[in-house]
Amino acid sequence: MLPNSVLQRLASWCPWLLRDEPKRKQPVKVLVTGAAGQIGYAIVPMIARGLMLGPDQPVVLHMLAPMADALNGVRMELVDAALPLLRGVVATTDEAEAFQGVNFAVLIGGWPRKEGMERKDLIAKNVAIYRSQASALQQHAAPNCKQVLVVANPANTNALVLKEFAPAVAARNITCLTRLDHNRALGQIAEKLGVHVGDVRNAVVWGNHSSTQFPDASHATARAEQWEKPVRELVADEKWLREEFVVTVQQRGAAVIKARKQSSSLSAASAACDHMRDWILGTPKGTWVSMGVYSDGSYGVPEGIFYSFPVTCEKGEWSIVQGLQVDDFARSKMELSADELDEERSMAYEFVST
Ligand SMILES: NC(=O)C1=CN([C@@H]2O[C@H](COP(=O)(O)OP(=O)(O)OC[C@H]3O[C@@H](n4cnc5c(N)ncnc54)[C@H](O)[C@@H]3O)[C@@H](O)[C@H]2O)C=CC1
Ligand SMILES: O=C([O-])CC(=O)C(=O)O
Repeated sequence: MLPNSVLQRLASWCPWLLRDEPKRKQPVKVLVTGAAGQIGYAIVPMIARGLMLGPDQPVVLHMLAPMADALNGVRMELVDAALPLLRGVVATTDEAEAFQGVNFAVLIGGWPRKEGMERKDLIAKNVAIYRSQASALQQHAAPNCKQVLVVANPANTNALVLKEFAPAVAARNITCLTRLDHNRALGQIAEKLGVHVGDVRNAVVWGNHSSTQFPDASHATARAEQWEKPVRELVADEKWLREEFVVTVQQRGAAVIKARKQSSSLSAASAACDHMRDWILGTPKGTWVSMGVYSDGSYGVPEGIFYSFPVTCEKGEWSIVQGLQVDDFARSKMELSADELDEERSMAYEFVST
């Protein structure tokens, strides 16, 4: 290694010699399925700009989709974007090739809902995809592939199908996306209080990524006039917290579909990046986030379903935050969502076993 004084002089003569910081880390392979779709198209540049794995982590993107032409178009655009962290692109319609050696996986491939549908109406179409990709995951992913995120709807039940049909993969390595709901909850609180969203934390989204989810602000805090205070105290409107806030977050996906005629994409891509980044690099001290994880029975939620809990993450592992007070109101909402997940599980098993 050259002494610092020599390095500095070299840098002043030929700055490009030392500019390539990311070279220090080995590239990792990140799989994005459904990469030619709305969310996929939004997320691949985010990953290749370091928003998921950090600004010094080079990546090789593995992109899977059934339409080769559209996928090739995305590949061409990635080349044209001249992204320094992007060290390679595999664009394929073949599952085995797509999953080969991947270190991280973001599974978005599947059909989105249209206006008037519930997310569980997608079960018939989407669970078959997750059954098939489960085999590819356990056969072809790298042995250290410990972070697999399911985004496609119904996200919790697709994650369950993936887990059931990939028995060699530890259940805790598979999660589903409820971070978008979590971020929506923070956004609604910030708007209500007139504070910056970055100053609100520790909302919880319990349950299913569906209209039965329970967005819960009762443990959230916000910084207002220099002090961090309970959101409950700052809002001082229990009716808003139990009714309007809950329904707005529950129905936000449908509201976006009504307005855009297609489902949320940029916010979903951004939330998927947030989810993976916090899982892999850790949650900030004193902050939890919501993730759909395989229930271990915490808070009385039945085992055997993927359920959204408050979690903290450290060194690539999530842990459910324990000990939060759950009152009767919250309990009844949480049970309703668990019941729906139980029903979705039965529907999914019917489809995958026929
Ligand atoms: N969990 C969450 O917070 C959210 C989930 N979603 C869900 O994410 C999924 C994707 O949404 P969009 O990108 O808007 O849909 P999209 O239709 O624009 O893209 C999905 C892509 O997946 C591809 N695909 C279909 N079968 C596939 C397979 N077997 N392997 C790989 N790719 C396959 C399709 O060709 C399509 O290009 C939908 O199921 C949607 O409901 C959407 C928003 C938020
Ligand atoms: O609502 C949908 O179908 C898409 C989605 O999951 C969301 O926006 O949260």
